[in-house]
Amino acid sequence: MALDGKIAVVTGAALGIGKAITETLLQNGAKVALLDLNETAGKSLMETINKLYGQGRALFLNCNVESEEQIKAALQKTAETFGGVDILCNNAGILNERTWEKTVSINLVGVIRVTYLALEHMSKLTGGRGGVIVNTASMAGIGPLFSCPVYTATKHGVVGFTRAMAGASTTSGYGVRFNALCPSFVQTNLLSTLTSELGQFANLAESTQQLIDKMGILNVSDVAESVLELVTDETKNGEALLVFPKGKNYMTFPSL
Ligand SMILES: NC(=O)c1ccc[n+]([C@@H]2O[C@H](COP(=O)([O-])OP(=O)(O)OC[C@H]3O[C@@H](n4cnc5c(N)ncnc54)[C@H](O)[C@@H]3O)[C@@H](O)[C@H]2O)c1
Ligand SMILES: CCCCC[C@H](O)CC\C=C/C=C/C=C/[C@@H](O)[C@@H](O)CCCC(=O)O
Repeated sequence: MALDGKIAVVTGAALGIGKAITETLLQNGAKVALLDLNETAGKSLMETINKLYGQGRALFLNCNVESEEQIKAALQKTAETFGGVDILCNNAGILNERTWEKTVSINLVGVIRVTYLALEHMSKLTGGRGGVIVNTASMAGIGPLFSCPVYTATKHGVVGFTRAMAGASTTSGYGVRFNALCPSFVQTNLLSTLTSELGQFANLAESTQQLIDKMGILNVSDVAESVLELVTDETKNGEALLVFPKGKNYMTFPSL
C-alpha cells in the first residue's frame, strides 16, 4: 500500500510513539489527523508539521479515546477535511496499576471504541475504501509483566481483538487489514514515570528495572518503522509484530 495521498488517523499522536508514527506516515506522503487529549503538545506538533511538510498535511483534534462523542466528531472532521479515512493507528495508552479501571478504559475499551467508529468510515460494507488498522499493543500483550497485571491484560486483549477483527474482516469483506504492534521497552514518558504508577506492585519495580536493563530500550523511530511495515505490506493481516532493540519478528500462534 503506497501512502501518497492516504489519510491516516493516529490516537495519542502528540507525544512518544504516536508522535513518531505521525512523522513517519507524513514522511511517506500521508495526511495525518492527530488525536490526543494533550492540546498544548498536539497543537504545537501540528504547527511544526505544517511548516515542515506544507500547510494542510496535519490536523490536530482534541480527542479523549474514552469519549464516544469526541471520537465520532474527530473522525467526522477528518473525513470532511481530508476526504475519508484509510489508515487508523490506535496508539493512545497509559500504564497505571492504581487507577486500573482507567487503564482498561483507555488501553482496551478505547481501542475497541475507536475501531468500531472508524470502521463506519473505512469498511467497504458501509461505503468506505477499506484500508488498514494498526493497534499499539506491547510485548506485554504476548508475555506477562509481573509488575503490571492490568496493563498486561489490556495488551493481551488488544492482541486478541486485533486477530479476531482481522478474521472478521476477511470473512465479511470489510477490506480492512488489522495488525498489532508489540514493542519491548521504548524511551518515552510512559517508561520514565513507571515506578510511580505501579500501585500495589511497587515492590516489583526493581525486578522490572532489571528486565529493562537486560532487554535494552528502543527508540521511538525504530517502533514507527515497524508500523510503516504493517501499514504498507498488504500481505500482513492478523499479525502481531514483536519489536526488540536487536530486531523484530512476527509472533507465531498455535493453530487451534
Ligand atoms: N513506552 C513503552 O515502553 C511502550 C512499550 C510498548 C507499548 N507501548 C504503548 O505505546 C503506546 C504509546 O505509549 P508511549 O510510550 O508513547 O506513551 P506516552 O505517554 O509518551 O504518550 C502517550 C500519548 O497518548 C496520549 N493519551 C493518553 N491517554 C489518552 C486518551 N485517553 N485519549 C487520547 N490520547 C491519550 C497522551 O496525551 C500522549 O500524547 C501506548 O499504547 C503504550 O501502552 C509503550
Ligand atoms: C513496566 C514497563 C512499562 C512499559 C510497558 C511496555 O508496554 C513494554 C513491555 C515490554 C516488555 C515486556 C516483556 C515481558 C516479558 C515477560 O513475558 C517475561 O519474559 C518476563 C517477566 C518477568 C517480570 O515481569 O519481571
